[in-house]
Amino acid sequence: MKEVLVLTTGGTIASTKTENGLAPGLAAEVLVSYFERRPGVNLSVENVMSKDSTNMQPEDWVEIAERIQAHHQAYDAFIVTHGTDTMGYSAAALSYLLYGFDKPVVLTGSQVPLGMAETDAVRNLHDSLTFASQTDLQGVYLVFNGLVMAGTRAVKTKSKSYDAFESINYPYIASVSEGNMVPLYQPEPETPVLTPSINLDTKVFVLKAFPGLTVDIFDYLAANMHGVIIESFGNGGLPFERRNIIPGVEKLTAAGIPVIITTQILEEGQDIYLYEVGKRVADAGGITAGDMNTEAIVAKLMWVLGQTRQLETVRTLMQTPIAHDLDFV
Ligand SMILES: NC(=O)C[C@H](N)C(=O)O
Repeated sequence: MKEVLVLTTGGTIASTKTENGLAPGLAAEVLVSYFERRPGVNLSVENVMSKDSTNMQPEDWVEIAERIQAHHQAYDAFIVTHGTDTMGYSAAALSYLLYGFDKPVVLTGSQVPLGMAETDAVRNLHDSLTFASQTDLQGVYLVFNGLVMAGTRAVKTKSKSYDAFESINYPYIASVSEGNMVPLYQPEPETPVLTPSINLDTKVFVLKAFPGLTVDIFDYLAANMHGVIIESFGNGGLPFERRNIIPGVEKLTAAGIPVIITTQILEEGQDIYLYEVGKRVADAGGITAGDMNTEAIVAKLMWVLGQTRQLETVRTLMQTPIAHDLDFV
């Protein structure tokens, strides 16, 4: 018998209409009643929290991870029902917080609440159960609209459609439909580089570059943050003419604050040395994040900084593939 634990956290999947708009309110026992019973699978349910995922913050990721760890022995697989708006962040965060976890953890949610006509929730529940109970894989995955994605690679790319999530810069792990799973990609094995840790340092900031950005914001960042992520242009470039941003990167680096450089472009990652506008960023100390997505970088940087603030170690860890988050830097 496969023992599967469903942990509910809120989201549209558990939402009902209120006078203030949709809000999570469905009891965990009601939510779990929508799963179809499968021979050889025993479902249990626990409510962890009842939040629109917009209200989810790093402390919530830790709470979910601790709940899963507390039940590690008793269950073969875990399904976490979750709001979609920040599910990509939570999936990445759980991938790090549960580093080395030897059972599958599957996040899912929906675009339309359970119980409403046209809901995608029932399908996503069934598919997540199919994957959770049939896969031999370990670690964190996101199941949505018939596709299984690595937890560190799933990004919400649509606000309304059923196919709301895409696996960015990484193959889909499997497709799932009507109780059947078709494996599509076997993730390459990773050698563990760290001992598992559940500490997060939340003093992290994401700065999106735009034409007209001025460098003075870096004074605030240097005084208040332990790590900064810059969503640069294209292949990793930042302006060095007129409103020159390079001294900002130098200032943070000199203060021992890691500056992680990612790109605003969703697909194909970056190549920071390709252009002068990127090479100057790297020379100033910018740490390239290759083809990682921002959701994963935010969670990974908090997790890495929770273990060390030593700049060179942070650089090495950020550029080390963990939970399939990175193919190149
Ligand atoms: N589809 C959803 O779940 C959206 C909702 N606002 C949430 O993230 O909780």
